[in-house]
Amino acid sequence: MIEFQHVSKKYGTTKALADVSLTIESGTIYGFVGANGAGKSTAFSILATLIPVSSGDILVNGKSVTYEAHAVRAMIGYMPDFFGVYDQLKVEEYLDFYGSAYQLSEAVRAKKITELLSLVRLTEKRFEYVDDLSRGMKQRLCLARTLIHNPDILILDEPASGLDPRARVEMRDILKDLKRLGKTICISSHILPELAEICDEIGVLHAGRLIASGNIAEIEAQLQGEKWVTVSVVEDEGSALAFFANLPQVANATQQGDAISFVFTGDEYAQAAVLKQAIEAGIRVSALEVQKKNLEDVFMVITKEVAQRESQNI
Ligand SMILES: Nc1ncnc2c1ncn2[C@@H]1O[C@H](COP(=O)(O)OP(=O)(O)OP(=O)(O)O)[C@@H](O)[C@H]1O
Repeated sequence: MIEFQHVSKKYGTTKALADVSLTIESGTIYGFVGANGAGKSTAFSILATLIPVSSGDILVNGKSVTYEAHAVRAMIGYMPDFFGVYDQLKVEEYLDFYGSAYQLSEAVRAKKITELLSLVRLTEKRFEYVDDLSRGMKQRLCLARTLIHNPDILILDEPASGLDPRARVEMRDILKDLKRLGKTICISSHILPELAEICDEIGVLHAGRLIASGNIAEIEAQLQGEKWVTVSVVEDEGSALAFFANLPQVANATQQGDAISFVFTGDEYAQAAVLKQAIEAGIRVSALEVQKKNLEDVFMVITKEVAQRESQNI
């Protein structure tokens, strides 16, 4: 189990993480999602014991990243978002080098390399130069490297970034295999649907703060009552926007051309009542479109709302 306990991190005056608390259960896949600069890499670097917290702590199976870094390192495998591979080495030599760094015996290394290459679908590349691998293959080789000492916990910072769709699917399949092997996986991405498919839980980071966290099904269920509504009007869009924006069931009302869009909370009857009210108020509605929100929409809405509140200093 991984427990973030009020973790904050400052770089000078930049608050990269602000009071982040969350729990990741063993054997689950937890996804950190957030835009560029949200704090994902900072959270992972702290978890990987590479940089210190400013305050708070992270416990990995009860061990503190601050006070018991060695014990934590033995339990984790960390794949950074940018990594170098030693181009002049062959795939086998590359993994062998890391195995030696972990002081594995030659026999153990040989067995481990065979196992890992099979897991990351690179068996047939064993004797090729790392330099000759595609980006996706290099990414998978790096993943194999993080597994060489058989860690229980994997910290993967944007493992699918820069990969083409096929390579992304391969990476996803490998992560599912790793989960079946009982690994706990922390993964980050700025692409929410990519995480939604494989993660048991996700956390949305925005400007260093954890603004939503939980089981994907739960988060989706919370959204069931909410939908995107777009109302097209034939004239006086300004009054129409003001009318809808003032309704208690409406949030985030915006206007673009003749279309007023907003998030609506309520069932079909509530929708019908609002439409009737609008028409009675003299708004000339020409069309109405309703869309259920998906996770990607939620991510956009949550991060936009937080950004708006911050710019207004609320
Ligand atoms: N070494 C550093 N020195 C100063 N500021 C930093 C440093 N590393 C990160 N930051 C700042 O901290 C904030 C969080 O950065 P971080 O790299 O953790 O975000 P991220 O979510 O991983 O973004 P990305 O997806 O772009 O990697 C940003 O404002 C960033 O500019």
